[in-house]
Amino acid sequence: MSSSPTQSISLTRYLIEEQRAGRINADLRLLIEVVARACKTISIAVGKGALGGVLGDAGTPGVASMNIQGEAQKKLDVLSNEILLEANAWGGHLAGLASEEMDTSHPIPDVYPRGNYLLLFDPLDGSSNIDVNISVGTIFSVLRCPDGVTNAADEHFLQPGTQQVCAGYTTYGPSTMLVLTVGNGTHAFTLDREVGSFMMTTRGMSIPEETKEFAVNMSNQRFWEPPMQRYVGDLLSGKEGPRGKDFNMRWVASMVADVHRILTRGGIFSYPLDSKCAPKGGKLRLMYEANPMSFLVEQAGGAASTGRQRMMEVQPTGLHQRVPVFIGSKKEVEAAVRYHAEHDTSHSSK
Ligand SMILES: O=P(O)(O)OC[C@H]1O[C@](O)(COP(=O)(O)O)[C@@H](O)[C@@H]1O
Ligand SMILES: [Mg+2]
Ligand SMILES: [Mg+2]
Repeated sequence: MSSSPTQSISLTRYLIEEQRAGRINADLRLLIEVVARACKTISIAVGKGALGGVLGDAGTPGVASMNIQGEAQKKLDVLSNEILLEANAWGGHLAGLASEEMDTSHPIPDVYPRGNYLLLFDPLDGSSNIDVNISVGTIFSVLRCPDGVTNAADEHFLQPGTQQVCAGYTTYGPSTMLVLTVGNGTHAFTLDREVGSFMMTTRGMSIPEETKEFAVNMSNQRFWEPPMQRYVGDLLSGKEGPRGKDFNMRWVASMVADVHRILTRGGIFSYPLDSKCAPKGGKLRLMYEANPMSFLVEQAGGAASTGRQRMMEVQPTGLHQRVPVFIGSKKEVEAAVRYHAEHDTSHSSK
């Protein structure tokens, strides 16, 4: 196989280039390398499936182990969380970390040197797909620890997405891929299992502004707000309808897989507010799902919104805060936002 120039670039070499260019420092480079190595370990566990005894629910038979989200944890949720914790706790590049699977943020023990970064992660995304061998992933976001703070606590993580210095995800699918941004475009790396290295396979991912593909869990339709009903109704009306073109639908139910498809060929992914999840503010989490995906998508020329506000400008109020999500091709996200604005304007006067 002739290796194109891109493929000869390993993740390590790419990070050294970014450091030489002054866009990242040694601590952030180390942090990314440590997270990438942890994801390789998770990839091996995921790849083993039933042979590795990692499928199924955590907890004991009949007694599910629940996380702060009120969701039953899968064995791989717990194992992936442990792998990321163990890999990062001693590194000297962090002041604290937080995870979907942990109630509160995890301070770095006094015995270890501390760094200036805060790491947030969804250790295993797409948990409902684990036992059925469909792509799952890990999502992560990096923030700076506020100056003068040595013992990071939950409130120090509550920074808007615009403050992220790095974001990424790995997908554990037919191949294991790492998609990363440090604020200089979004790039994809594929794990070369023989060598054990992530090799760059796409430099500068670019999302087409227009799309004919949408992803949403249609089974929630009757619970959606009116603007969302109208927006999707018009998509489904196709070229005979106000949008004047036919749209196709996809829904993997693993955010990493749906967003990876969009970063690769365009589309829009949405998990809107519905009357079921409204009391919680939405289904997906701002800090370790929506914000990192928004940074990656915006760096690839796409857009991300709550439907009413640019995602990365949302001021967080809680570590596990949930938000409505519209993310993907710029013009299509703008269209979804327009439907919400038109509704809110016409209803505000009433
Ligand atoms: O089950 P639904 O309603 O289709 O929701 C699927 C969504 O839930 C998630 O699985 C939530 O993430 P976790 O698996 O990390 O809890 C997303 O990956 C996915 O987009
Ligand atoms: Mg998730
Ligand atoms: Mg998860």
